Amino acid sequence: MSSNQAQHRAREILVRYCKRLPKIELHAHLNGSIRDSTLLELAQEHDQRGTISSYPNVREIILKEDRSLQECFKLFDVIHVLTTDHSFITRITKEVIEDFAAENVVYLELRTTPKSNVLTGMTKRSYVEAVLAGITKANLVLCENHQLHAHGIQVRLLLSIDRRETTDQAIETVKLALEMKSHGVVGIDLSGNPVTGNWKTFLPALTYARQCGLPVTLHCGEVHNPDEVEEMLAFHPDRLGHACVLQESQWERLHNLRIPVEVCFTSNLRTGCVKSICDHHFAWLYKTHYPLVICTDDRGVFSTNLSSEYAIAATSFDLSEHDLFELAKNATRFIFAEEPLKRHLDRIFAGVEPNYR
Ligand SMILES: CNc1ncnc2c1ncn2[C@@H]1O[C@H](COP(=O)(O)O)[C@@H](O)[C@H]1O
Ligand SMILES: [Zn+2]
Repeated sequence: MSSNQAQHRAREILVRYCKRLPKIELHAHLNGSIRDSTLLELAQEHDQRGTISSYPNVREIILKEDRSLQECFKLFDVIHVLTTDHSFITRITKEVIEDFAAENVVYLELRTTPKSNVLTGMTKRSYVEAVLAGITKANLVLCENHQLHAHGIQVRLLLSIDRRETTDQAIETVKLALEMKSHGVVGIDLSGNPVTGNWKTFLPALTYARQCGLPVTLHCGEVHNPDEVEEMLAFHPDRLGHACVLQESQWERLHNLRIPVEVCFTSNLRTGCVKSICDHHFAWLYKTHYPLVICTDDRGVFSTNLSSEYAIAATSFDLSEHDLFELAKNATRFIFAEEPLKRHLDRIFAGVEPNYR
């Protein structure tokens, strides 16, 4: 066997191991996680109905491989035009859950921005209801087809505030999240184009969420913006997404705050938030035993999955299979869901631990 073949074989074994590993996904945007095949189908359907003007252009945008951060947001705008129907929202939710379940994700915290659209009669509430219908459908289909792995998949929802929104729209989202708590909504996320808007616009909504006991995660430090990072750290969210571009003093501060960080390798590399995998802050976080969780961000947009992200951690930072198991197991500490579910997940990991020593 040539050394190339041996490397290829080792990589295959690693990816298989990562796929088999029970995993926790805490940072996945619904509209960023759609299968390309589904997006193309939706684009064709819109083309036939005459609701999009240039199918070839849309197809080209969907299939483009490398994207800058700003190109990602252009793609999101296209995706959002394609997913304006309630039935499409339900369908993509179901498929995204099926895809995570197929790679042994045992707990998925899916996040999405509730949207309203006068043309399709969509309100923020009806949008969330369509997502919830997708979760119910996925559970039914997975059970019926016996496609679930031994442990099943538990899904909870975070409602996202987009940085383009107003204070009032953000408060509406938080109120909706509170009303939908008994339906599996467990927290609030602030996301959207990091060069758009001012995060302080959302401070009243985020503070309100916190006062009402809803955990908050913030997209932080995707671009150079030291003042914003400083203010976000002072807010002390329950988790931070990315946290790539921090100043020296802010790394020190973060180290003391111990706010769990959602790490998304492929997303950070593709969008240029991190120059190369060698420069990724995972190395420092991991070495200092900092609380972190490996996630996908947008598995559709970045053509990745959670198993591949674990494999990237192993090959880039020389982690053993057992290290990967520990990372997956520790992620249960950072979920926003209720305590009994946390204990259920702990039992899953305790049960399989002997196989991963
Ligand atoms: C690449 N890094 C990122 N940084 C910031 N926000 C991001 C993001 N990736 C996704 N989103 C946020 O998620 C939305 C798509 O899913 P939903 O329509 O909510 O389901 C995007 O419009 C953006 O607001
Ligand atoms: Zn994100």
